[in-house]
Amino acid sequence: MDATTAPHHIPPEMPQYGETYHVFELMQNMLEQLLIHQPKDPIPFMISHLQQDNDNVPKIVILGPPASGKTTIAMWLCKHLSSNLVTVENLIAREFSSLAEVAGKHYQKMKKLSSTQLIKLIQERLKEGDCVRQGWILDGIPETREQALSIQTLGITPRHVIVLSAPDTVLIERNLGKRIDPQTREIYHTTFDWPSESEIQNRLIVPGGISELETARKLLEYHRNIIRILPAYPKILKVINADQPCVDVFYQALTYVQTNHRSNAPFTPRVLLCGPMGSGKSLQAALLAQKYGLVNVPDSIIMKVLSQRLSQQDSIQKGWVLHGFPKDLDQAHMLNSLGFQPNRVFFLNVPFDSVIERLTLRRIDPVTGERYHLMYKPPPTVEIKARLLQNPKDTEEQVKLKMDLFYRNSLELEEFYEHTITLNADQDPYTVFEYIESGIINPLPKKVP
Ligand SMILES: Nc1ncnc2c1ncn2[C@@H]1O[C@H](COP(=O)(O)OP(=O)(O)OP(=O)(O)O)[C@@H](O)[C@H]1O
Ligand SMILES: Nc1nc2c(ncn2[C@@H]2O[C@H](COP(=O)(O)OP(=O)(O)O)[C@@H](O)[C@H]2O)c(=O)[nH]1
Repeated sequence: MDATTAPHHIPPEMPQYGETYHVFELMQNMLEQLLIHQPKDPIPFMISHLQQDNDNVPKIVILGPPASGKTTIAMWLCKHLSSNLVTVENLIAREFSSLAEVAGKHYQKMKKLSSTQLIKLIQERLKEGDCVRQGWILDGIPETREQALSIQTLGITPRHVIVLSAPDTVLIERNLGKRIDPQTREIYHTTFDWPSESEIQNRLIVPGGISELETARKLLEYHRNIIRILPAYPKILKVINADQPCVDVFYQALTYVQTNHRSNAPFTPRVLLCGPMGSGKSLQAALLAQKYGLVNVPDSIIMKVLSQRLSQQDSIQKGWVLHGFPKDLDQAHMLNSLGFQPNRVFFLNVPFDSVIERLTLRRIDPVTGERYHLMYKPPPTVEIKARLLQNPKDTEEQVKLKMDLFYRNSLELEEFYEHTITLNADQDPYTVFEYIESGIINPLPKKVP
């Protein structure tokens, strides 16, 4: 095949670079903003967008019925993420904003803002430096579907939307105990969240609008609107049960906002399956290769051949699954030095006894070459059973030797690879496969500090 007809050689570093620097997501976010804002001159717009570098700052919307804990959770998230809380109250209280001044007067009279006023205030606020640099958390905004769509049209797109949910009866009861610190605007509760300092206790005030009747009215309005708002956020929504302790709600919310959504960036899996012999690496590798067309790279291939195999077009375009190699830190370093970084590393955990059971009962029929397992796949006839042979490496003594070696090396391997996923491989192969599949398809979770 001459050079003109040879398939284009994609160097392995190319897709790895794209993944490492999230190039696809970077371009996708910039294109989204370009199409929304349609600047007369796209070049300076793109330069300033890229210089802002704020694709990954918090952009969170927290919705929920009255007394569900939106403001409580939003405040805690803001503190933890050093981001900016945006509520109707603090929007109209902003100084040096004529918009806020006019809206504040309107709010005093009508006890609520028009959608136009609210959207303009949000647009003005989210353009301010602190929101650009540190992100924002909208508390109870948008209130209607129209507001949700108007905000999106302005290019204000949240990355995570949390919807708190709890039975109306719980919320009506809960709201009665709501108290506010007029100095810090912190929220407390007579039963669930009472301040320890007596100085704060003494200055707490009972906020307006928390009577049973008023909460019931707000609940009716919320239920009418929320079912029309949710379809505006199809893939970035998480409903959290708010009828549980605040701290539990908070940690579920924090974990969610720290996960990356599956982006539609082209993703080439480079999978490494680690585990003791008999943990199912070969079987899982075969299933992954079969379902996703990954190149199945058994551990018998040595480094040189391995390097050639992982550099071939199918490995680069389809990805690969490596199992049983690297077995130790030196081999892991060698693999890295050749420029092959796995982007998913799984450790298949199986109790020692299960490994012994899986391996020492394996047999092979010397006549047909068929593989049997005295427990899971017994030979069909006494005659075949009589002639079965056991591989010398499957004797209990050999297996124990290899297990010791594996456990000695696996800790170093787990430390070597930054994100490893450990799973219980002592169950049926297809359940194990589903765990591995989901670990490959979903973005790796960020570690909660
Ligand atoms: N998970 C929870 N369990 C018990 N009490 C809670 C919980 N979350 C919040 N609270 C208490 O319920 C009351 C209402 O909380 P918060 O003001 O945060 O709710 P909200 O959704 O912002 O309400 P609203 O929309 O009416 O402003 C407060 O007294 C708060 O301390
Ligand atoms: N019960 C069970 N047996 C498995 C599983 N995966 C593999 N096995 C069996 O365990 C033995 C070793 O599997 P293999 O994939 O070769 O393990 P490896 O040494 O880690 O590559 C084989 O007899 C498999 O049929 C599993 O998930 N569950």
